[in-house]
Amino acid sequence: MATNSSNGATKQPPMPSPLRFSKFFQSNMRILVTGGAGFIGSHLVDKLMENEKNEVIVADNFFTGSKDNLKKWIGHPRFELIRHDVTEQLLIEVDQIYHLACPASPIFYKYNPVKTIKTNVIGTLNMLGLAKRVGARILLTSTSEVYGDPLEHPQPESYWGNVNPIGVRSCYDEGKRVAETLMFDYHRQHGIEIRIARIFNTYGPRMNIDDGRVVSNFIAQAIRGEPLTVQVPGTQTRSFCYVSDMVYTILVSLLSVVILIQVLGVIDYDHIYA
Ligand SMILES: O=c1ccn([C@@H]2O[C@H](COP(=O)(O)OP(=O)(O)O[C@H]3OC[C@@H](O)[C@H](O)[C@H]3O)[C@@H](O)[C@H]2O)c(=O)[nH]1
Repeated sequence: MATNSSNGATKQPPMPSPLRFSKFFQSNMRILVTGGAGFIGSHLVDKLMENEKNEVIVADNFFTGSKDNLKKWIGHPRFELIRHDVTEQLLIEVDQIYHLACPASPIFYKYNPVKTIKTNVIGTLNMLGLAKRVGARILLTSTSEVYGDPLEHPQPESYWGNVNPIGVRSCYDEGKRVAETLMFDYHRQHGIEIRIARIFNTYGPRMNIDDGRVVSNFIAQAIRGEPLTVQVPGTQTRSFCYVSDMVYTILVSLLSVVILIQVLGVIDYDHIYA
């Protein structure tokens, strides 16, 4: 199930600069990727850079991301890397925004929970402010954690979740829920073109060995010949998604008319285009 963009918009987005339509103006698509030095972000950047019409700007504070993930693009004329924390304003001109910036592994987002919630709330407000100012379409990477400890299995996008507002994961769960609310309110109130991708547990190359998530932990433990640690109660289930499938779906989501989509392990591509 997915939410379609035909509902709810009360106002057209502001027009970009008239220079954008000038025949002398460069026609490249200028794309901002926040968190572009991270695990999923850097794979997304690789894909965007494959298109010669794209100019890619990455904003990252390198808390969990690394310049190493982007080293093949550093110095490329269509690529720019900015050390920037999204909790601060960013005044640039772009056509599209992929807003990924936020630590996603529980051990990292719980390390500084106040910073995590600021990143989700103030960071998303700043990116929406930017989208409004320049008329850019914006995609937020949300999370399966918006369902909290779900009482429905599997969860459709229409399920509202079962979330603890004061738990140790709340900085992330509730932070992303507020971020989603902000996205929809900017859409309804200001006509901003939004997309939300609810990302489930993703794995693949460039995952940090110390990431702490179950797939990387199990692989690292297996390589070291250590026992695999299954945390209590041991009956948890997850839907896993390989990073290239994830990136493909994020890219298609921004271009499609569907506002809200879950990115699970098994991707129904026909459904994305619905
Ligand atoms: O070594 C481990 C690590 C984790 N686990 C368990 O495996 C399950 C998965 O845990 P992970 O740490 O991989 O991460 P989660 O699935 O809870 O959340 C993750 O997936 C969804 C994303 O949107 C989130 O950003 C991300 O944190 C949990 O139930 C956890 O208790 C183990 O049993 N052993």
